[in-house]
Amino acid sequence: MRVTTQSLGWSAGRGREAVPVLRPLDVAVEPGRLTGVVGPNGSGKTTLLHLIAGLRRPTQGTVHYAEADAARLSSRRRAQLVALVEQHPQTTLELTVRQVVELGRIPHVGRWPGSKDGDADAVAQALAVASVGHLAHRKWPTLSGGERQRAQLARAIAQRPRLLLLDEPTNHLDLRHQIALLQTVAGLGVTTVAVLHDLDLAAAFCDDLVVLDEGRLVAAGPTAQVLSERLVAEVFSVRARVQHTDRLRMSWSGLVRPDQLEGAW
Ligand SMILES: Nc1ncnc2c1ncn2[C@@H]1O[C@H](COP(=O)(O)OP(=O)(O)OP(=O)(O)O)[C@@H](O)[C@H]1O
Repeated sequence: MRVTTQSLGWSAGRGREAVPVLRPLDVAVEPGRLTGVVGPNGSGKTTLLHLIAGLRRPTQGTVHYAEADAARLSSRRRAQLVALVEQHPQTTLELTVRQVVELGRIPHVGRWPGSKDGDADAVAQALAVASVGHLAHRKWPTLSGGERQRAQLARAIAQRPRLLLLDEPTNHLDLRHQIALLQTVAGLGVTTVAVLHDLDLAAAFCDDLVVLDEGRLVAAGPTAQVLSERLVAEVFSVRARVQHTDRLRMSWSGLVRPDQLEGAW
């Protein structure tokens, strides 16, 4: 599902007190591709993700899922189309992992007569794809941070969304699981937008990037075109090497002072 924003913006507070958090931006998320949203802390990444998810109402502009204005969809329809994995998934309930993953089927309950088998298949497949099948009977509070992260991804996969939104999905994960998770997500073929902090992982796995800085869109497009040494220096104040080898690689070597930016590229 293609997702577009038109002059989408959000400000905190109202009237004269309003503080712009996300300046109006137009982005297009292409169907079936993994789009990374990157930028320094506080640049507006989570705000953009929440606006796309419909969790936050834009103070200006619109979001379209394919041809449909997202603001006009019922919350049930939106839940059928969009799955969001939050940065700090919390639940105090004593649910098992399987029960958490089954929550992903709620938007579809009653859609098809006798859909129970389909639900069971979706849950089983999601547990396997997110590598949490062995944890299916474990109670949520007993899980580690990384196990919770993967279980939440399984819940989102079980939802069979047309748009998957992930806020720092590699948080808490060891390197093997970071790579495995992004490989899994990239292989789903579902339109996905993921907020990522690790530029090397973004370089390796994202088809496209959206780069934000201080609430502004700095660049958007195919990763190999967007991710340059100059961009990393200007947006992140980090000296980096970007290599186009078997895969796109980004490695950093130190910080860049503002006075070093001028004329460096
Ligand atoms: N409700 C709010 N009221 C005031 N300011 C807000 C509100 N929500 C977000 N902000 C501010 O907007 C900016 C962008 O926040 P956002 O969480 O979108 O950034 P981010 O890029 O996801 O940051 P991080 O990388 O630290 O997670 C931050 O400076 C934040 O403090």
